Amino acid sequence: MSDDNAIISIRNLDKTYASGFTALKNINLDIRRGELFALLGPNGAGKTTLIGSVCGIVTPSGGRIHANGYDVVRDYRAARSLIGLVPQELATDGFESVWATVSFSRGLFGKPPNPAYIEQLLRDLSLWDKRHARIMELSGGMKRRVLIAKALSHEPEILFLDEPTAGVDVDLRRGMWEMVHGLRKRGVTIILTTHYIEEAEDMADRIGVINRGELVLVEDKHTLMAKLGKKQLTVYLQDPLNGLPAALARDGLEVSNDGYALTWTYDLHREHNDIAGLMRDLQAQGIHFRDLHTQQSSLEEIFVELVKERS
Ligand SMILES: Nc1ncnc2c1ncn2[C@@H]1O[C@H](COP(=O)(O)OP(=O)(O)OP(=O)(O)O)[C@@H](O)[C@H]1O
Repeated sequence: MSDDNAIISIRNLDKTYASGFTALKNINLDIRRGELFALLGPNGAGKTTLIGSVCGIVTPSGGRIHANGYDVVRDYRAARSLIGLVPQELATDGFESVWATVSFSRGLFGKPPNPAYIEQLLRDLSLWDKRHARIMELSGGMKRRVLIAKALSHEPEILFLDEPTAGVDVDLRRGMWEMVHGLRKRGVTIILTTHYIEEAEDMADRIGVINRGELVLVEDKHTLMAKLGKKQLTVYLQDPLNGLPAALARDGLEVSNDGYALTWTYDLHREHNDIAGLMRDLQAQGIHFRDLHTQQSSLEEIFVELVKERS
């Protein structure tokens, strides 16, 4: 199925490494122009291999990838110039200054120098004061920001962020997400992998889940949470129950061990979550409650269930 609005289209992508290990199996995916797509998966699932394939770092064993119509293998330069990649690891010359490294990156993509743009980029990333510092003199968080500056140096339309906030402190994380929001507003398409699933829950338009080299799910975030999410209602009782009265019995309703709470777990997309009905039945049974609490499953819980089911 192809999406007319796709900026990246991946068809039947396979990757088997020289070791014989198959890291990607028949991946089909369209990334929509301007969206923020979060790619989730456990360690070793194939996220970095997938990103590397789109960016021309990993050579696919089979299948096709297009970025804005350019085949990423045959039209490598044209495709790559559209893409910024923030990798997990810093592999840059530690002796170079921040300014030189970032300006050089821009040149690598054949873009004419634009000192005003580089200055703004370094200012946005709070690196301006460090522009003359050598990379090796920077803190880990600053080095990360240099990676982002390099990835954005040639004004790409597509940005891949591979675990951008792993091992990064809270302030820097917040700063990074502000920057990501700013890029999105300017129409940059963003593909992100993260182990902090709450970040994907906050920011992503769509979620893809990859497990053991297979793309097991691609879904609009809200649809996913409504489809697979569960809601739990807890009713705290004034007096304990000795087991669940037959008149209250319904799917997913349980009494706590101490008898002081009833918990009702139901799927968000089902119709049977008739809370008013439960309240009426409680009243009819003369059961009084002192408090109510509802909780909805997070994307993290949904993700853990998904990956558990399939492994
Ligand atoms: N060059 C390589 N040769 C052989 N196997 C590799 C190579 N690179 C990666 N792999 C294997 O491919 C699988 C997918 O790795 P990949 O780095 O894509 O996973 P990931 O989802 O990004 O993991 P993480 O979340 O840990 O970064 C892993 O089992 C890994 O060991």
